[in-house]
Amino acid sequence: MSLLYVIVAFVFFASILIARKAKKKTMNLPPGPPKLPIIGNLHQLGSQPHRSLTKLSEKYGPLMSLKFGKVSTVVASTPETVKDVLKTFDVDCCSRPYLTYPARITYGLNDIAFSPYSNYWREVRKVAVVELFTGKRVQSFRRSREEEVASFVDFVKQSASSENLVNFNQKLMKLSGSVTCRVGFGINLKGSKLENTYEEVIQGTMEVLGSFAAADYFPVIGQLIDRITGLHSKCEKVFKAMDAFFDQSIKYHLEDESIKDDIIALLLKMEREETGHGEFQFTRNHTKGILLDILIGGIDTSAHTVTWVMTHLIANPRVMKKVQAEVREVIKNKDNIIEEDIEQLEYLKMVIRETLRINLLLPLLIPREASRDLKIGGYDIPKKTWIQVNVWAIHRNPNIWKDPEVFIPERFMDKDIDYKGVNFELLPFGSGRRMCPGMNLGMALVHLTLINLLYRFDWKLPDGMDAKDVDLEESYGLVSPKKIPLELIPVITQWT
Ligand code: HEM
Repeated sequence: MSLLYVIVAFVFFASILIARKAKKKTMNLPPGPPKLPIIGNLHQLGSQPHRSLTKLSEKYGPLMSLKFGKVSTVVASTPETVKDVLKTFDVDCCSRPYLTYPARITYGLNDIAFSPYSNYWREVRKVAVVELFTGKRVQSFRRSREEEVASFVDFVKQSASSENLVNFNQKLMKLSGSVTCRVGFGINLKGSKLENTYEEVIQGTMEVLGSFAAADYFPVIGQLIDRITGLHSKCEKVFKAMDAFFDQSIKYHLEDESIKDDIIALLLKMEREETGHGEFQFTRNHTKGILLDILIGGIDTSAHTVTWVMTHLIANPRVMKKVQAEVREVIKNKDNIIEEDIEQLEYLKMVIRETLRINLLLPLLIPREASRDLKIGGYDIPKKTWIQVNVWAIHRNPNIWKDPEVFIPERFMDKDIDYKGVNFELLPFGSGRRMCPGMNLGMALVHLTLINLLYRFDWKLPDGMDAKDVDLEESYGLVSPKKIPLELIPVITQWT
């Protein structure tokens, strides 16, 4: 009798497998490179996946099929295919795949960025957009930004007096970290217990989130590999440190109810159901998950954007001269610099757009997942396929951008193209339902910092270095910062 059960079970599972295989065979998947057993196309990713995928898409097409371990992936690489994913089929392509370590660090996907498309995500994203990232709130954080930028300017002045190098990667992370901690956590980093530890915690978190995680691609054995490489224990270590940081900040808020104007205060209100938004029961883990998004979304992105702008300017003396002349002309009779001055700085706006074109910080955005079987451009995209949007390929496509490797802000003079998610040729913040909700908050700091740096100081490369020696290589992780830190000497001017 038991043998009969075994035979019936065997026939049942075998027929499911055969039916699945037959279905796959009849599917019209997008073209892609041949796959190796077990690893699929993982060996073709290299250390800079956005560049490798761009090369492969030149051969296999704008919608390309690959397999990474067990994960079937489709890569979209032109404005047309990306528009299909982010606009036409946005609702079916806007989920996120389950990623092992982001899931752990976000308290079980209780955040916005890594959470799958679900009632929770819709609810929390709506609240974030109408409460956290509104123009009014961006304005309400203005004072924190102005004070922190002023203190950064003082530091640069001191460096200029002693002709010391300013390490942009490091110092700008400190600046955006201080602003984020004030607006998000109501904490003044300077002099606080966290001043010396937070950088390590943030950096560790970014490293874990940006690392290749075998667990995402190989069931069971992947977990083992991550334990051997140390990724698993590193994740646990940063999770504990981050959790302690959040607990400390929340405790400080609970003890002092007069703090009303920062993001934790708002999230605690949501826990107490005082915001009147939706029916979702918000818990402490949701609060912490969203705080994590604020930290990872707010610190690296703005800091690295400013670093990349300054890198391109120092490598292009003609552009530096022109943009400084504009900034000085517009600001010269004003009492103080404010972020809205950007509205009159047409050339600086072009410089920023050109920088975000050449060095966008998330070259592949954040991976998406198809939530049902789809047909895009005549090809089948089965449910659960990961979808990578290769914005980097679009930004470097010579059919869209003439001389795409060259830094030419003037190219935007006769192009009415902005980065706000409607032009599919320029998508540094993504587009559609998953588009970055923190764009205005991040760019307010980018604008204020740049105007100050360009108005008040001239900039020199270290002795022996020439503009043509400036290194433009990016590294790859969750974001793509400049690989070799930018170090410049500030020079005091009549405007300092
Ligand atoms: C210059 C600054 C910034 C850049 C370049 C940037 C870029 C991006 C990009 C490319 C995405 C992925 C979009 C996608 O997957 O389609 C994203 C998502 C996100 N960003 Fe930003 N970001 C910036 C600033 C910020 C700031 C300041 C915050 C918050 C304080 C923030 C919070 C988020 C969140 C929560 C998401 C996930 C959205 C979702 O999945 O629904 N970002 N950002």
